[in-house]
Amino acid sequence: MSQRGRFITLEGGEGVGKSTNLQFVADWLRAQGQDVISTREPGGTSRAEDIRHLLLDPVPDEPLSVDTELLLMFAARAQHLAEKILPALERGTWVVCDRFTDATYAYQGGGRGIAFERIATLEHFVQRGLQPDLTLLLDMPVEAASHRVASRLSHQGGERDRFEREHGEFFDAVRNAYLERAAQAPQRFAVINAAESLELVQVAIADALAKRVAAWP
Ligand SMILES: Nc1ncnc2c1ncn2[C@@H]1O[C@H](COP(=O)(O)OP(=O)(O)OP(=O)(O)O)[C@@H](O)[C@H]1O
Ligand SMILES: Cc1cn([C@H]2C[C@H](O)[C@@H](COP(=O)(O)O)O2)c(=O)[nH]c1=O
Repeated sequence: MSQRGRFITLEGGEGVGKSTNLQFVADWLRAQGQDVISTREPGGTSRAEDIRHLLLDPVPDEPLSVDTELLLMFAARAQHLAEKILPALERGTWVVCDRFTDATYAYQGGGRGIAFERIATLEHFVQRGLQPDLTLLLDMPVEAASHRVASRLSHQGGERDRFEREHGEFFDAVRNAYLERAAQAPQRFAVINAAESLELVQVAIADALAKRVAAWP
């Protein structure tokens, strides 16, 4: 697959600061002269955002099966790749994405208990070898991150989505799966201590970007 732009993802559990830092990463890259778009998963295109709604909407008396959840994640991803991510990379634009397939391994694998091999089958089918060039994993203890989510909800309003209604054990399993993936691919991942102040988190992100981006041809 020809790929001229670079693909950078932000990952981590709920409330660790991915959305807050997405713009920071995009701006840092623009300051280096790159053409950049930022996007998110599930979602990023009109049809994929429709699928996001199906995934996040809490309908308590109509549970989503774990396989349906997994397939919808990849359906949204297939649309996002075809319509937005691949065309951008092919024209030389860098793509910064709030969550991608590591989230599937963490949430549907670690959290829901789906075998990683089954996820890998769909990953190969949908992505045909495409992997992020760099993944910034924002990591912090689940309990502290849940306070941030609660504070955000109390200030901005809104209801907890279907995932935000999960329990602490689910999010511990998500965090462990993320850390396991980072340990397995240290050349792709940079693990950032997200429990620090925003200023220190952004120093660490800028440092990781400077080191990794400078090493790319
Ligand atoms: N380093 C930080 N220190 C303190 N508060 C922070 C920090 N980073 C982000 N926040 C705040 O924590 C809350 C959650 O941040 P944000 O929405 O960016 O997280 P997120 O990882 O995108 O969450 P979600 O996965 O739920 O969408 C926000 O209110 C944000 O302002
Ligand atoms: C890509 C992806 C996402 N999820 C979950 C993780 C979050 O709870 C929501 C997305 O909402 P947020 O605003 O980014 O927090 O979806 C998932 O379970 N699997 C995935 O592949």
